[in-house]
Amino acid sequence: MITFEGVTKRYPGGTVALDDVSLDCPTGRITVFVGTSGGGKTTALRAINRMVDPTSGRVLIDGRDVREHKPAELRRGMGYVIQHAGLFPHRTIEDNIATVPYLLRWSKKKARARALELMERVGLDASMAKRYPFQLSGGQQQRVGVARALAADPPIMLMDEPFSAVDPVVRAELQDEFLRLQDELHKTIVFVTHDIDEAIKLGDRIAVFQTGGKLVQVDSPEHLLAHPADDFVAGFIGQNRGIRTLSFAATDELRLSDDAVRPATADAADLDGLDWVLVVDDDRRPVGWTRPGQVDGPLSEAPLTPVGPTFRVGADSVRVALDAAVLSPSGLAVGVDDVGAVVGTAAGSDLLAVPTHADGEGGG
Ligand SMILES: Nc1ncnc2c1ncn2[C@@H]1O[C@H](COP(=O)(O)OP(=O)(O)OP(=O)(O)O)[C@@H](O)[C@H]1O
Repeated sequence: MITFEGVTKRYPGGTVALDDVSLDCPTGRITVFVGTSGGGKTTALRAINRMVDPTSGRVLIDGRDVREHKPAELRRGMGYVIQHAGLFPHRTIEDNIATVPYLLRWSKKKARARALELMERVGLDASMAKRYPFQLSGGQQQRVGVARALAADPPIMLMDEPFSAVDPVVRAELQDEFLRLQDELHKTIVFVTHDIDEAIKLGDRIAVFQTGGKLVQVDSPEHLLAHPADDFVAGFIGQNRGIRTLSFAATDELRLSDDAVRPATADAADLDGLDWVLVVDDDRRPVGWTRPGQVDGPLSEAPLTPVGPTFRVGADSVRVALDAAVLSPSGLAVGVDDVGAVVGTAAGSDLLAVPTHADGEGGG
């Protein structure tokens, strides 16, 4: 656990970057520092590895003041990833990744083997090992940055806007892989971003900083969205927070209807009272939508409108299901199981009736 105890940082010239900040970053979890520019997020992150020493207050790791450690020794126990990756331009990818193992005087062979193992872990092809950073895309460079930070298997990872410099599609990929990696590794992670969506997606806990270095709220993403502490936090979260709350509502308890689902062998004459019909194949996989009256005889001969996006029951959130309903030609979201077979359909109004659990336990 990383603990901030009444931490204040006043820079020469008088800027108060952190104002009496107290918070816990639990072991094995992702704590995200988010907030307006100049809110002190980076300063707070750097107080953990002693790149910044507080004017007053303390930062503790598992109860021990970070000032009891020499900075170099402290930093070897913490991976550090920054925007634009910060790779050494004249070192190959494998040597970049092996930076800390070399500092720890591992043999070249062991350090390079570790680099290759990590390249695979973060989704980089081994053929890139001998390349130089300029020969990689921005997204690939960020992966190298993450691999380098993980090289000596530090228990703590400090990440300062690691995915901000890449386009939204690559960013989403990096975020997904980062979450997958964390599922395996269970590092204690402190992650700085100014992007509230990124914070909500990645954070187990979110700490919101306001200009002047004030910590205004520390909470689980669900609770933050449902109960912003004040107008600043509500404004920062933005106008879509109601919809975002649905990202935390599970679809496994949804009551899905089978009424509009028919096999391709069903007769078109038999569709009384239905607006739209979802035609499924022998394995109940969705084939397309059709409307009654478009054909006589079996539905296999009816003209079909593409199914559009579906949602995986249990695995996807109500937000994903609602998206599927809005984009569906019938207005009905199609829920499928693990192998893509149709479980049933739900209208947007059914989806909105699902409790979001936002009023339950907060993480704060
Ligand atoms: N070395 C420094 N000397 C003087 N002032 C500094 C120094 N580093 C940061 N500051 C000031 O401290 C305040 C907090 O900066 P910090 O970088 O921690 O904020 P931030 O929340 O990370 O912002 P951003 O999202 O823009 O990176 C800012 O007003 C900044 O100008």
